[in-house]
Parts: sequence; structure tokens; C-alpha cells
Amino acid sequence: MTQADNATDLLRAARIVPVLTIDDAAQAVPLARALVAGGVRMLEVTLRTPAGARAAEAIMAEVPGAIVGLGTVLTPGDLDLALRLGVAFAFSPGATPELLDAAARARLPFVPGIATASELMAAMARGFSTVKLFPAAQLGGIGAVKALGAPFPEARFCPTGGIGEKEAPDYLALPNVVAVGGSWLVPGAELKAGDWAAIEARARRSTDALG
Ligand SMILES: O=C(O)C(=O)C[C@H](O)[C@H](O)COP(=O)(O)O
Repeated sequence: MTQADNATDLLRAARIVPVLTIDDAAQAVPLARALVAGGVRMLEVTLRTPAGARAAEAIMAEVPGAIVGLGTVLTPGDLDLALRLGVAFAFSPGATPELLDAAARARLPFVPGIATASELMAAMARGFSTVKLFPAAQLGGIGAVKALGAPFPEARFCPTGGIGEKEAPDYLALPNVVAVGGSWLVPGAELKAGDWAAIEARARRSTDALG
């Protein structure tokens, strides 16, 4: 199985990938239900919080429409956790040689993070031509995607970092952008307040904006 068979297709179908940092696993299911109801199904649950893995498990068990993956996968050990949980995909904000080697062996759609041409080359050398460009806005935004795309026409990008509701459609209009990611879909205050209606409404607005 190659990355192109799976991660790229998942991203292309999703277009928008919310990056979820969940402190309280009890919030995971209502949060995921709100996003799915708003048309956002591919959910990256980060391992930034101790509740992350439990949150991912709960969503998988209880929200049938969700496609759940882990984010902030930094080590081969994190990748093992993703495999044990049985998630659908994994994202990393970067990529060490060890992580890329482990991911190339694992039968799991994996999207490594890159910020430079050399990092992209290291990922592509292991078969990962679809990458998370992180932190996209801080690296130059649309201009950075275009510039990196020129010498690497076969690369596909999921720009993430500093992207909001307003910018997402501009990135997605680029032919080498398969999806965009970000935390903008779930503002911390709304998550804290459990304002699922507001989260669902934003998700729907964001998907509707893509036509
Ligand atoms: O946690 C990870 O594994 C990451 O890769 C980083 C996140 O994707 C970005 O922090 C999201 O960026 P914002 O949308 O600007 O909040």
C-alpha cells in the first residue's frame, strides 16, 4: 500500500481537516457530532493533551460518520499507538528519519509535516508525496505553497497553521492543495462552553464555502 492510495484520497475527499486539542475526553463525542453534522468528517485528534487518545477512541466508538486520526504523532511510539487504537490516519507536524521509516513500514495513511524543500525531499524519498505544510501561514502562505510546488510538481499539500475560515478557500483553489487543516473550526472558548451549535454552524459555513 502506498501513501498515494490512501492518505491523499482521504484528504482530497475531506478538503478541511480540523485539528482538535481536547482536554476533557467527555467533550469528544458531542464535539465530533457537531462537526460531522456540519459536514466535516475527517478529524485530527492531537496527542498534545493526555486525553487525546481516549478522545479519539470515544469518537470512533460513538460517532459513526467520523473519520478519526491522530495528530501530533512525533515518534514511532506514537505511530504504534495510532495502530493500536485502529485510527484511520496519522499526522505529524514534522518528520524525523525514524518516524518516516516507521511510517513507511506501517499500514496506516500517514501525512508527515514539512517546512522546507529538503524536508519535502526526505519525505518523498520514502514515498510520502502528500505532506502537511506546517506552519503554512507563517512560512509565507499561498506564496510558500506555490514556490514549493514549482520544483516538486508531484507533491500535494495540506497547509496547516495560521489558516482561518476566510483563507481556507484560497488555499484550496491551488491545484496542488488537497486539503487544509487548522484549529479555527473549534475555537477554544466554544469548546469550553460546549457551544456545539456554534461549532456545527461554522463547520457548515466552511464546507458550504467550498461549493
Ligand atoms: O499539533 C500538531 O500536531 C500540529 O501539527 C500543529 C497544528 O496542526 C497547528 O498548531 C494548527 O495550527 P492553527 O490552525 O494555527 O492552530
